[in-house]
Amino acid sequence: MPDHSRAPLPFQVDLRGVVDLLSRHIYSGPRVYLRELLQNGRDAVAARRADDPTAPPGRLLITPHVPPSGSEAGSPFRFRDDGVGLTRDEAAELLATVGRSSKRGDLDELQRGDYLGRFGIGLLSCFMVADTITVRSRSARGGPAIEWIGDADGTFTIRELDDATTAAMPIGSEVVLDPRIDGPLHDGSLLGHGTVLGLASTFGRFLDLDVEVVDPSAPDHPVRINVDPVFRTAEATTREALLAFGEDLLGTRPFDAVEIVVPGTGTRGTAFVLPSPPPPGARQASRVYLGGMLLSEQIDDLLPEWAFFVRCIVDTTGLRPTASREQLVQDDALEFTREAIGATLRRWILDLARQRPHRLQEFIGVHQLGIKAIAAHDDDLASAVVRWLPIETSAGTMTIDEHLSQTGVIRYTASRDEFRQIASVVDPASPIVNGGYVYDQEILERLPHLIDGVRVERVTVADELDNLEPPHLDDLAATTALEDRASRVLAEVECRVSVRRYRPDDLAALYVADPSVLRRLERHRAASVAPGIWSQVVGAVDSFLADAGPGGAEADTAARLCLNWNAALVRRLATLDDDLVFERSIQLLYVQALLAGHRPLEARDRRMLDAAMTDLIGLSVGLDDKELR
Ligand SMILES: Nc1ncnc2c1ncn2[C@@H]1O[C@H](COP(=O)(O)OP(=O)(O)OP(=O)(O)O)[C@@H](O)[C@H]1O
Repeated sequence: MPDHSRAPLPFQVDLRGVVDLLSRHIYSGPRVYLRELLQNGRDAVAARRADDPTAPPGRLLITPHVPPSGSEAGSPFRFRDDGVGLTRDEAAELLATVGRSSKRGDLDELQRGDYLGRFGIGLLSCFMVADTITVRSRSARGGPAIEWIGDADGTFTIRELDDATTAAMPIGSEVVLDPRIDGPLHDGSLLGHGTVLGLASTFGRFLDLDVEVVDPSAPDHPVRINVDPVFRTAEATTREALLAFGEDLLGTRPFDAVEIVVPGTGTRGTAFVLPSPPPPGARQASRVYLGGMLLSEQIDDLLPEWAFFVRCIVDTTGLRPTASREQLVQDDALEFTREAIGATLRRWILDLARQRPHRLQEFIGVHQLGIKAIAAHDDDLASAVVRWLPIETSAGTMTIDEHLSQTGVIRYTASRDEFRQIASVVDPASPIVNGGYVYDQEILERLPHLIDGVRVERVTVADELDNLEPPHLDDLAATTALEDRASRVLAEVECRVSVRRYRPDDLAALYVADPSVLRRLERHRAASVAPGIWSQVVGAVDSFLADAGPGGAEADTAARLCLNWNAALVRRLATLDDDLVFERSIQLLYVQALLAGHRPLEARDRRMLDAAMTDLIGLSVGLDDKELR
């Protein structure tokens, strides 16, 4: 026997619970009630015009709430549209069914793209500011006017109005709200004139129908809040008006304004190029309007990641909002739009390179990181802009073009650390480039494909310091003694001392910590003590060990202070009797070499620096050894 007692029952909806869910978890706050009303009014006008293209272009009239004062009675908030209106059946079905919408195409034949609403929850947002919602409406499709009253407790009433009242009512709907003044979210001022005017302007000033707000002090002269969306109609706008709009948006005059048109998703707008680099980690806040109505000022996924040099403002009909109506749904349409905007920005940069190279140079000066990020992956763009990109070289910062005018070979280090170590000893006739900044190495390595006749070579500390020659055999005794004596001074900081000859002559000391350079130092040392054929044998054995990898020739990998035997100061130190002066001078050379190599000073290095400076000052003012120690 079938069990008839198990016939399906409809879900019950606790309206207060739903409103609580909306206000706390979906909407950003009660102020969105006005956005939802604007949207319903605008959609109702669109629906009426879809039925009857000769219908009026549409007008939304908002009369803010006036609180009672003294003996004067107050008046409720009213929102009027001259849209399609609602019949009794439509009101009963659409207004009181949570999740029911006439705009998804499941209830009538109209195209979804014409409407902003779709979820069937918008009207409920009015319960965040009022306990009852009254809708009086006269349908353009005929029949008596109706009055629907919904209560926050989850009940509603509906009645048809008599013929005289119907005849006196214009086609369209009026929503009436009495402010709710109890509870944490409620404040009559949300429906008052100041707030209403501000909200209507924030959300609806670019809507394509008149939006008017009544000022209670001049009720017969409602204020029209619409503003021309200059950002959306770039070709019909003067450039000056567009830049002035951008200045208003950014708080500073934009560097340029780039027109955005993505017909596939009905998206139009402007990307304003920022006149200064955005703070690191700043979000890409785009402002997005949906059919002229503000969706959000903080959309962060409309632009490609690299496009942090613009602030975008667009109006769209083809991108879909999430239920909160404050974000965009991550779908193919959004990805398509993002790619199209990226292509537009690339084209703008390429045009700048072709038509206004000086302006491009200025732009790169401001946004070099953004440009390098694109150039690192994009050959077309890279070949257009690469010459103007700034690079750091051992002869100063310059553009790639300036550097190439001095040399056809670009020699670069892969890290900043290596660059700093090499820059002080490099031959000025053949400067090196610091490839250690973000994207620089990728861009430098692609230069031969981008510019004809350019060669690129990576250099390492080991290659550059290969010209560290051992002292002549005649000086061996003096330099070995100097090495031993100075190494004892630096034992406390675990640094050994080697003496070599290198350029420039006035550079007295170099700090070396690179293992491959340390190996070479060892090799030279062996070569200098083993003359003739033995030096070749030792060299061969050494390079064999070096090739053997870790643990091979790395018997001694302590950091090294490499003193320059070409420097007069170092030769003088080798003959110095005064132990205190010797000690302090070596210590200072050590710290100086650390600083020149941009190495951090550890606590023990700083202690050494303090003591050495104090003593050298003492010595120079005539204190003797005893007074100092
Ligand atoms: N001013 C109005 N004139 C005519 N019909 C209206 C009006 N306001 C609401 N409606 C009808 O009531 C339905 C429900 O409205 P509601 O605001 O709850 O949802 P929606 O606008 O469809 O979707 P969303 O939740 O995305 O705003 C609408 O689909 C529409 O058919």
